[in-house]
Amino acid sequence: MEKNGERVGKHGRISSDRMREYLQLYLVVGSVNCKEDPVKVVRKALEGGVTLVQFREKGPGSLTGEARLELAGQLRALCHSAGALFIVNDDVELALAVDADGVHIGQEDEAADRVRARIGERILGVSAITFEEARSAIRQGADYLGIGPIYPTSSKEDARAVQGPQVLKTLRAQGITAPIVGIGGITAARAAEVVSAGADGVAVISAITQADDAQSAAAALALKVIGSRCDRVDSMYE
Ligand SMILES: Cc1ncc(COP(=O)(O)OP(=O)(O)O)c(N)n1
Ligand SMILES: Cc1ncsc1CCOP(=O)(O)O
Ligand SMILES: [Mg+2]
Repeated sequence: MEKNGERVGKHGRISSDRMREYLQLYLVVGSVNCKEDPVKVVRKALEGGVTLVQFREKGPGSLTGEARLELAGQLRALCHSAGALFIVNDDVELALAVDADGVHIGQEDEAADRVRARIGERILGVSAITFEEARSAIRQGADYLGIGPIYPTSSKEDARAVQGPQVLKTLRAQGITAPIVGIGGITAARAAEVVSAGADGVAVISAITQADDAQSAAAALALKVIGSRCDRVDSMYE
């Protein structure tokens, strides 16, 4: 995407500072998560302040083939016209086919170093919980870490054990300085706690896709994240 005339991934790896900015309000979305047309949901969410969209088209009833490719292309175009990043979950081939800004993978997916080799300088996000997973992901070329589930979630059947915000404090205390987004059961009421614990932003599915109004749901989350990032900076000068 273009930001100050610079396309992510075409001029070297994204810096950690820019990555942290884009992680502030991270929407994970697939057609099965949406009560209405996913294009409409994502458009409203971007209007509300979403900074990064992950296309996670998986599970029963999800789109395949041409329909999947077409939706990915539409969402990528929407994100870029709003100044947001577009990342594909799990599927490196799809990410390359639609010229996405990056890929997100977990501990059960293709190895991070292999994905890094396939995607060049595009963004690589890796899910982690433990210090070893986090350190190994960074060594293998991750640009950010997705940490969770922080709270109970009904959006991922095979989610790992609920970690609580403490996992973020622990990783930071152990010296993990990489950009981090918290995920799993995060709502506007919980967003500040996640950022205060050490995340640079919050990733959500249901808090936006299941809301009656995706734009105001995104705006409420954005407000909480920005507020608590400011509080964190203020406390550094106290
Ligand atoms: C931002 C973010 N963090 C974690 C995940 C989970 O990834 P993974 O463990 O690979 O599970 P699936 O999403 O592939 O089912 C994520 N998608 N995004
Ligand atoms: C993809 C994923 N990875 C860990 S929890 C989760 C689901 C998050 O969804 P929700 O925000 O609805 O809890
Ligand atoms: Mg995965």
